[in-house]
Amino acid sequence: MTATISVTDVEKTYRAVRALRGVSFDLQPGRLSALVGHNGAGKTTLIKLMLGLIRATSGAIRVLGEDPAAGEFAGRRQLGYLPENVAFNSGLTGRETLAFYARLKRIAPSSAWPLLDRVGLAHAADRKVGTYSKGMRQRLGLAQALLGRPRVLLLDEPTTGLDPALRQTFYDICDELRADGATVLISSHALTELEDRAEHVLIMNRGLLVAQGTMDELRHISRLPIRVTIDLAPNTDALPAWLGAAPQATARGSVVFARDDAEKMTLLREAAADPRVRNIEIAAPTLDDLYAHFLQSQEAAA
Ligand SMILES: Nc1ncnc2c1ncn2[C@@H]1O[C@H](COP(=O)(O)OP(=O)(O)OP(=O)(O)O)[C@@H](O)[C@H]1O
Repeated sequence: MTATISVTDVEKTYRAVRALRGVSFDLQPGRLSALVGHNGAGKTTLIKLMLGLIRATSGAIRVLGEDPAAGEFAGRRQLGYLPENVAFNSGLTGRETLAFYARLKRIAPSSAWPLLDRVGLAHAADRKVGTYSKGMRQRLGLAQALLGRPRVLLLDEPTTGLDPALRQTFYDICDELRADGATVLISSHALTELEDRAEHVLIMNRGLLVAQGTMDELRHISRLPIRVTIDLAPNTDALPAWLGAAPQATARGSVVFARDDAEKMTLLREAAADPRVRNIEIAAPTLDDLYAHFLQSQEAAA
């Protein structure tokens, strides 16, 4: 598969601040990637570089086969971008705002009207944006980013300020675009929300890309254990031998840690065959766990 976005050994320095240090990765079409990292990790800087809004100090960036900072970047019209803080002219209506952005992208404004419906703004389309709530402005921002069926969608903190219903709509839209072969990159602090949705995760810390891969790959690299909680019948006197030497006792049962899937499956077979077992719960490392792990490892190595 050819990468839609290719970042190679990129450095970005703002005077004394090294915002990005030797960052390299590829983003593939039809995939949703999550860009996560603490405040100041370099996420917005990366997105601005991909948009061609700023230039890298060194290294190379290709978006849809071109350098986005080049004057004649033809791919620009195929990019959708939702900034962290959407700012619109409060004197224009939602419809006029979309029409304005549609003209910038050289597409017919009328093709934007279905988007107003898609983001749940059809009822307020002819009201001034100044009267919109924060969530409504965010919806308009999303509609603006979706103009012209983008091949690459860069979303900076897109679900901040969205109510749960629109959050769901937002991810449904991302799924449609992805199924249509678009490359979607979401920069976010909402790790729990992204963990089942992102096919690819990029973890940044202080300008470095400290880890990247699918959730399974990150779990494998981290070697964080899988937590298995075994709930035994109340009248069980001694702990079953297959639980190992010292299971951790919690209110929910005995917790044991499996180092990998093979060890987990051995435990599950033992547990399933033991009539004293009332319940089994399995918790693989979450994105929160992995994020904390990779950040700590990098800080320790620094
Ligand atoms: N225009 C600028 N001038 C000077 N320093 C900057 C500029 N833009 C960003 N920085 C610095 O570069 C670093 C990375 O900033 P960036 O905005 O990319 O982080 P971020 O990961 O998007 O953070 P957040 O999660 O808070 O949005 C920070 O130390 C920031 O202060």
